[in-house]
Amino acid sequence: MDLSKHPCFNAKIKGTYGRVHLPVAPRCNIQCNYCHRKHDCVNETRPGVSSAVLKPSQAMVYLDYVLEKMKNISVVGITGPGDPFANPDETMETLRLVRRKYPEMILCLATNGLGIGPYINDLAGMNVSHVTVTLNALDSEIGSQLYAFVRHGKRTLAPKPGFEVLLEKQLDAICGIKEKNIITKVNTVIIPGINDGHIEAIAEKMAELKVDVLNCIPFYPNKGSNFGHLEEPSESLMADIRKKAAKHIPQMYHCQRCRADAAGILGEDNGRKITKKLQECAQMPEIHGDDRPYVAVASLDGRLVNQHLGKAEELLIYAQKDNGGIYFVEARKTPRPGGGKQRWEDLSALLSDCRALMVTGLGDSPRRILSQKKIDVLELDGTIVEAAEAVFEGHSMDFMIQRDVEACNKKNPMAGMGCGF
Ligand SMILES: C[S@@+](CC[C@H](N)C(=O)[O-])C[C@H]1O[C@@H](n2cnc3c(N)ncnc32)[C@H](O)[C@@H]1O
Ligand code: SF4
Ligand code: SF4
Repeated sequence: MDLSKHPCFNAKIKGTYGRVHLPVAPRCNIQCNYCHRKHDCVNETRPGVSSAVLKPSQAMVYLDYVLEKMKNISVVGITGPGDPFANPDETMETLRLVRRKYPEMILCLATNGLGIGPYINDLAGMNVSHVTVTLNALDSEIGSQLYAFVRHGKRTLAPKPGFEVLLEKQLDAICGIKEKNIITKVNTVIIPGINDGHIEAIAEKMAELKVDVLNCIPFYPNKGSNFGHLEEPSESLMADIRKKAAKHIPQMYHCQRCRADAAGILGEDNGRKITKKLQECAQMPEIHGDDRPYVAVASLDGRLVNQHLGKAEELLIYAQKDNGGIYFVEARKTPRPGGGKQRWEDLSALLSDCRALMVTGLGDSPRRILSQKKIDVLELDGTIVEAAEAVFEGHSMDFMIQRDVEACNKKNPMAGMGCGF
C-alpha cells in the first residue's frame, strides 16, 4: 500500500488520484452550530450532505461499482454524513469489509473525536492509515459557542460542560491515534468572530501533539443551521490565519469541503450515474455479516426460488465454493405448522448459520422474527444459483426482488385477512 497516494494529504497527486466516501454513518453525537445535514441538493458541495445513506453490505456493492467506473481511486473514507463513531457498528463493519476485499486500499476516517477512543486499537489492526479529527477550539469560552449539545453516554450535555468533555476526548483521541502511527490531520473550521483569533493557539498545541497536518476549513454558512446568519471568512483572513498557523504545523491548502458521498478527484462532481447507483444501492436488501456460510431456499424443484415459506416442508441449504460456484449442502425439515411464534423461533434456530432466506412470500410474523435474528429475508423470483451468488457476492438482485408489496397476499388465499403463514 502506497500511503503517499492520498489526495488530501499529498497535494501533488490531487489531480491524479481520487477518493470515495461511503456514507454509512448518518447519526451524530454532537450538534455543531455550523452543521446542517438534512437538506441535500446533488449539485451542491458542502460537508455533511449525502444523497443516500448505505448499510455496510450496500456500501460494498456501491464501492465495487465506483471502482469499476472511476480509475485511480486510492482512498476509501467514512466521513458521515454524521459521525463515524456515533455509528460505530456500521463504520467498523464497513472498514472490515473493504479491507478484506481491497487489501491495497488506503482507509481513512473523519470524526469529531468524541467516540473514537475505544476503537483506535481495532482501527490500527485494520491498517486504517489516515484519521482526521475536527477540533475547533481549546478554550472553553470559545468552544461553548460552537456546540448546541454534546451527547456523552446517556446524557446530553449543555454547550459548556459538553465542550469540556468533547475537548478532553479529542485530545486523548489525537494522542491515541498518533501512538499507533496513524497519519493524523486536524480540521479546524474558521468561523469569523468566534474562533478566528484562536487558531495559532490550536496550531501550536497540535504541533506539540505531533499532528501531521492542520486543515483550516473556511466556514460555510449553512441555511437552517444556528450559524446560518454568519459570514464566510474572506480569502485574506484565511491566508493570514494559515500563514500564522504554518509557523507551527504543515497546512492543507486544497480542501474542497467535500460531501459525505463524494467520489472521484477532489473538486469534481460525482456525476449522475454515480449518484443514481448510490441511491439504487440504498434500496437493496441488506445482507448481515458474512461469517455465516449458508443461504436457505424455499424451492419445489431445486432450480428456482418458487415456494412460499409457509408451504415449505423443507428448506434447501446452499454454500459457495472457493472458486465462486454455488453448491447444494443439504435439505432441512422445517418446524411443523401450529405453535404460533414458536414455529418461527425454531426456524430461526434451524437457520442460525444462514445469512439469508429466499422465498417467494412469507407472513409478517416470520419476517419479523427472522429479521430480529439478522437473517435477511428476500422475497424474489429467480434461479437459486443467481440469487445465491448475489447474496454471497453482494451483487444487486434488483431484477429478482418482488417489488409488489401485495405479492404475498396475491399468492395467499388468506389475502386481506393478514398473511397466515
Ligand atoms: C460533516 S463532517 C463529518 C465528519 C465528522 N462528523 C466531523 O465533524 O469531523 C466533515 C467535516 O466537515 C466540516 N464541516 C461541517 N459543516 C461545515 C461548515 N458549515 N463549514 C465548514 N466545514 C464544515 C466538519 O467540521 C468536519 O471537519
Ligand atoms: S460532528 Fe460532524 S456531523 Fe456532527 S454536527 Fe459536527 S460537523 Fe456535523
Ligand atoms: S473534505 Fe477536504 S480533507 Fe475531506 S476528502 Fe474533501 S478534500 Fe479531503
